[in-house]
Amino acid sequence: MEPQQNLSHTHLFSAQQSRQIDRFAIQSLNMPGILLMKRAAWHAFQTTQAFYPDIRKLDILCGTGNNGGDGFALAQFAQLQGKEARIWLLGDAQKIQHDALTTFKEAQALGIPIQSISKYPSAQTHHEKRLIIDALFGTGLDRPLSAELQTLIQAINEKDLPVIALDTPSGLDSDSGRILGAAIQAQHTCSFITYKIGQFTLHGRDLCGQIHFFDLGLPDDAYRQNLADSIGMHGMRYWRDKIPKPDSTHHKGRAGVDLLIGGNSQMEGALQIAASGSLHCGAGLVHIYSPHSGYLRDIPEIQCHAPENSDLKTLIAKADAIAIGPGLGQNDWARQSLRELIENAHNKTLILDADALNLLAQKDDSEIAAIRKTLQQGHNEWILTPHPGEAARLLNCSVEDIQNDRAHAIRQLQQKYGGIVVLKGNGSLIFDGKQMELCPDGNPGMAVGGMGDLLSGIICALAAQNKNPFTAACLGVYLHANAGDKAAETFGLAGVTPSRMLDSIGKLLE
Ligand SMILES: NC(=O)C1=CN([C@@H]2O[C@H](COP(=O)(O)OP(=O)(O)OC[C@H]3O[C@@H](n4cnc5c(N)ncnc54)[C@H](OP(=O)(O)O)[C@@H]3O)[C@@H](O)[C@H]2O)[C@@H](O)CC1
Ligand SMILES: Nc1ncnc2c1ncn2[C@@H]1O[C@H](COP(=O)(O)OP(=O)(O)O)[C@@H](O)[C@H]1O
Ligand SMILES: [K+]
Repeated sequence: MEPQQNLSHTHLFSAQQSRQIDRFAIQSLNMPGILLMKRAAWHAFQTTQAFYPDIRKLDILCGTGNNGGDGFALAQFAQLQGKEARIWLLGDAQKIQHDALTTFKEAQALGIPIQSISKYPSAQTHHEKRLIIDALFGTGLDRPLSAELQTLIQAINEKDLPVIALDTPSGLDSDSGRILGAAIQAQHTCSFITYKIGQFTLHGRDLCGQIHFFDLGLPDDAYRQNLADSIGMHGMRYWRDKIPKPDSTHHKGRAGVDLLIGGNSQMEGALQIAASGSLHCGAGLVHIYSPHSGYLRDIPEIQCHAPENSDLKTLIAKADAIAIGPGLGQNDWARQSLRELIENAHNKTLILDADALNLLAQKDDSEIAAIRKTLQQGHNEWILTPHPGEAARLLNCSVEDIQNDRAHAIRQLQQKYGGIVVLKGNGSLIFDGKQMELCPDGNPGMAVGGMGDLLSGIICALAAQNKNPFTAACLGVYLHANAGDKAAETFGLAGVTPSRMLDSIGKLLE
């Protein structure tokens, strides 16, 4: 995904921020709320025509808030274009107010049938195909759905009719991507004014289907005040353009020296994948430090060092960036290597992954504080790359706690451990204590052994070549996810493997 570079297209906002942006546009920029609602409905109607031009009958399921208001307005556009629109109302019509009341009354005046959703046929009784418009709840959904509403939503999902959700699928928490009891499964979602965080994390991507974004004409000024706590989604090109391109004076010393530590017994493959990732990402020199490095002599580009004949301190001194973790294990050698790295690194970027994170998770608060101090005194930066399981160990909580609010979890991780945190998974997040970025790319085919090792190697190579570790982490995550998407295109989801992604990484960097 390569969004355009205006603020609305490159940031994700919470439900509360979305409301503040709406309010700012209406109150400070004098954009009438009703105009925004009509624009939203018009774009959504155009979306119905773009994807389902032949469906004549629209079932528009509306709540009593402004999301329902969008639905009442869409019903009018549909009716005026000769479609058969029916409104199915959830809740008491007396509750409808303001702009939604205006569009409700207009729909009534046009003679559009409005019935209670309790009368909505539970089974498909019509032969002619119908399109469902989900305008039950948008950003105003603020609590779990009752058992009755959950049953209703499940029944809608079981109809097997195409669904276009307005703003966000009803039942999806716009902030976290959680399902609040039950949620509409949409094929398309028309997101208005803001991209919502929950659309790109946890269940959001699956429930939204294809997302179509409409800023409704709001200028950048409407978003600026809410940027502080927003999440960036700048796309791969943005981060790639931040790194200098190699020119003809390029030489291997300038392309960065990587050191990768790991590859303990039975886990040599992990370090091999990480090293291949570094090599394919333009690393000038890749050194590995592993107790079983003999197997890597097959890859002539990699310089292998074993503990019995190499001094780790010397290797650390030569490297620009050092990744520790792929296949590291947790034995004495692993612990000793992590300790030596922390004590001897100066002006380096360290990437901690896998068992290096598990070892870190075993430390108490005072030990963590001491490590952070040592790293700081040595002018080092570290990048921690946990998957949700490792993140749970680092925060001493459950994986569910992490996944239920990933943005909150990454803030807690960064606060506890400092540096830059990459919280991997669907909608990987990158946070340095100030800026947060979400990468919407990648696919479930990437949930395969070795994928995280590849990412460590990629980030290590980029960090060795760049002064800015946050850029290295963001670009690394995007490159990795896009290489995964390319592999999925060629080989199918089941055919995605780290080795099959290597060849596209270099191309994606150009
Ligand atoms: N100018 C603008 O502002 C624009 C806004 N736009 C649109 O407005 C949407 C936001 O509208 P909104 O704030 O009115 O909230 P909305 O999503 O309709 O939900 C509120 C309703 O849901 C109800 N409710 C909540 N949770 C519930 C639960 N668990 N179970 C049951 N009921 C529950 C709640 O009821 P109550 O809490 O009062 O009982 C209330 O009735 C936004 O997503 C976008 O589509 C666009 O038109 C662009 C311009
Ligand atoms: N469903 C998904 N969508 C997008 N990316 C995914 C998905 N599942 C896994 N990934 C990515 O694949 C990588 C898996 O890393 P990790 O769990 O550490 O793997 P391993 O430990 O097997 O090397 C992460 O970068 C993660 O973001
Ligand atoms: K909705």
